[in-house]
Amino acid sequence: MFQVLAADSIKEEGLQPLLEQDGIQVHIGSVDSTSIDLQKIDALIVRSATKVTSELLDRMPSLKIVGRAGVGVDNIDIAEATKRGIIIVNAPDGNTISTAEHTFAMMSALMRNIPQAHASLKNGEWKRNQYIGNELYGKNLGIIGMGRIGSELAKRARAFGMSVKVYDPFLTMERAEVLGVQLSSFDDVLAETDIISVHTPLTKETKGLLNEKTLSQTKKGVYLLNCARGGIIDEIALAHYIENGHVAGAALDVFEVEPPGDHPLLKLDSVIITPHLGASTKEAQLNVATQVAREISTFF
Ligand SMILES: NC(=O)c1ccc[n+]([C@@H]2O[C@H](COP(=O)([O-])OP(=O)(O)OC[C@H]3O[C@@H](n4cnc5c(N)ncnc54)[C@H](O)[C@@H]3O)[C@@H](O)[C@H]2O)c1
Ligand SMILES: O=C(O)CC[C@@H](O)C(=O)O
Repeated sequence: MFQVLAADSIKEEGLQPLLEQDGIQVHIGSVDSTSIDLQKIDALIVRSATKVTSELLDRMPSLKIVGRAGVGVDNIDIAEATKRGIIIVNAPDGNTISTAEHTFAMMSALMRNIPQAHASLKNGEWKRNQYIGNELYGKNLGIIGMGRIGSELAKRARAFGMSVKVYDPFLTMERAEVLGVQLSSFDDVLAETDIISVHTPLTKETKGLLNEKTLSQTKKGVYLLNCARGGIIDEIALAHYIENGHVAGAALDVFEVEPPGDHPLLKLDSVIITPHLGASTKEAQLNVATQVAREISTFF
């Protein structure tokens, strides 16, 4: 029997392609479940919580395939898995719309102080003057990483009357024209936009892309968004630029360490946060679970 472990609260409905196939047994649980014999697991499905490290791979000698129910594979030691002949598959587009919508919601909430005003009113206050915001209309949005999510964000921003400048070394001029965005250099996006949103994967090249030096090149009063991966914006540098008033505010869905614990950014009023919810919709979770389940059933 081919044994599959679905970890990280994978949406069970999406596992249908595996559940309906003879010869496959699906376990719902985690790599720490005492009732599951990791030694016998042939396929592992994860979201972002489980870290597929060489230590975990050591505990799973039968493992042949890892399915990442989502886009980012930075929680999987790909080099180590490849060395052991283990295949990695992901679900690249199942959560694109949800994450772009979440980013747009965070941008709107950030510009209109919605979380702060909500908390204040719930606290019995009525501070209309304290929560004067900014329109999105007419603002210049900078997008770093113009793949699936960046592109969907750009479409929504344009519909709201924003202009969009993008930096992506792999984006062609033709594609930028189709999307109605201005293809720019990294330095131009930093210097000329009012709001910057990062949508790259986390790699050696993108870790700390926005750091002490590059943040100093942004406009005074810039707003920053990270609904991609913790660490693309250096958290210590970001806290520093918010505290000194250069950065007006930030919206973060992701953190270098999740959960972030007692973190300096969480104490700043102009930082709004969600606990890695970009892909957390019923639709996206069904899509990504179904996509990886299909990949694994094909492999089987
Ligand atoms: N918050 C969430 O829940 C959530 C959900 C989905 C994805 N994500 C994250 O968002 C990331 C992007 O997802 P996607 O589906 O748009 O991926 P994608 O691969 O379609 O797009 C990434 C883009 O980044 C570009 N890029 C790579 N290196 C770059 C660099 N150094 N500078 C500028 N651009 C660079 C690529 O050319 C590509 O166009 C994922 O890797 C994942 O980490 C987060
Ligand atoms: O599983 C999740 O909810 C997060 C997914 C997201 O980080 C991704 O990279 O697709």
